[in-house]
Amino acid sequence: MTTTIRIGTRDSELALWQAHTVQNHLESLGYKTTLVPVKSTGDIVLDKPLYELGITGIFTKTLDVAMLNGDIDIAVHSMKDVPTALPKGIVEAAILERANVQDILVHKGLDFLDATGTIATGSLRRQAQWLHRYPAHTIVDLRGNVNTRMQKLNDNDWNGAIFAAAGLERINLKPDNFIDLDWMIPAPAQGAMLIVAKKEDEFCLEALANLNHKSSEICVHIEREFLRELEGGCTAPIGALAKIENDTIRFNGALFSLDGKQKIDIRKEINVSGQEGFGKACAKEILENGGRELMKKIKAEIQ
Ligand SMILES: NCc1[nH]cc(CCC(=O)O)c1CC(=O)O
Repeated sequence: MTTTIRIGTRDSELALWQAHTVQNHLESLGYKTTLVPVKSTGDIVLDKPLYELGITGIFTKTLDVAMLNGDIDIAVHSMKDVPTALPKGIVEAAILERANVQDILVHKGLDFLDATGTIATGSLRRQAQWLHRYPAHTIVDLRGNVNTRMQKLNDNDWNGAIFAAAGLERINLKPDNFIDLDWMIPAPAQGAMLIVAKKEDEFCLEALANLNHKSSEICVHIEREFLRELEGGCTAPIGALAKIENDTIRFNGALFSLDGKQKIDIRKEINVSGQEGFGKACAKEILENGGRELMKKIKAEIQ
């Protein structure tokens, strides 16, 4: 094999760790690879909340362009940052075995929990779920990569900030004080890594097929189908988690109002053999349970 697979990645520590992981997998299979770090708009523009930038796929767009330009062969993404519709000509080539799916709170002491407090997050999903549980608290916006957010938490007098456990574990960041938020429904595909390639690139697609983890793929596809059916191209506070145990898929999904006051959720089980269209069916139930009106309200509030 003489072709070198050019792996495109963002240049944050987390993204580089993820790209290295893919690189190691491919090299151990005998493929030659090289890393191509690319700065993405999501890393550069930091003065506005993500949803205000009005672009979907802010973290992934630059890599999409690089791939379509022929500058890279494959790209490695945190799957939760990838829009549910991929650009024309780009396809999912592999989903790696999913890591820790949960969110955690990094804090400076928990006395504030039953009183008033200030929690930092840039995610509408985390904001809404936090306010649903702690209505007396205040949310402040927090943007940037994991290291930047951790630094800002230290530099400000906030009580805590919310992170994906997988992000901290991957870059080996072990905060002194944190708690698992096992009640918080993660983002669709949280903790999963997606590798994309060009639709006609048979060489790369064949190489990457070796890396795919089937049960992780089934779960994140259900979650993203749920998201796609609900949101219709708008960034809304939506959580979704599917887990497989033996042959049973357990799904928990929810849509929240931005202020956290309203929650429409669903818990459902299905056998793996019947999971075709399951995510969509769960979303339809939410929409029929008041979700359609709530989505309209959220869209009006965000735009
Ligand atoms: N939104 C940024 C982002 N994208 C992926 C991860 C971590 C890894 C993952 O959740 O898959 C993070 C950090 C975070 O949410 O705290």
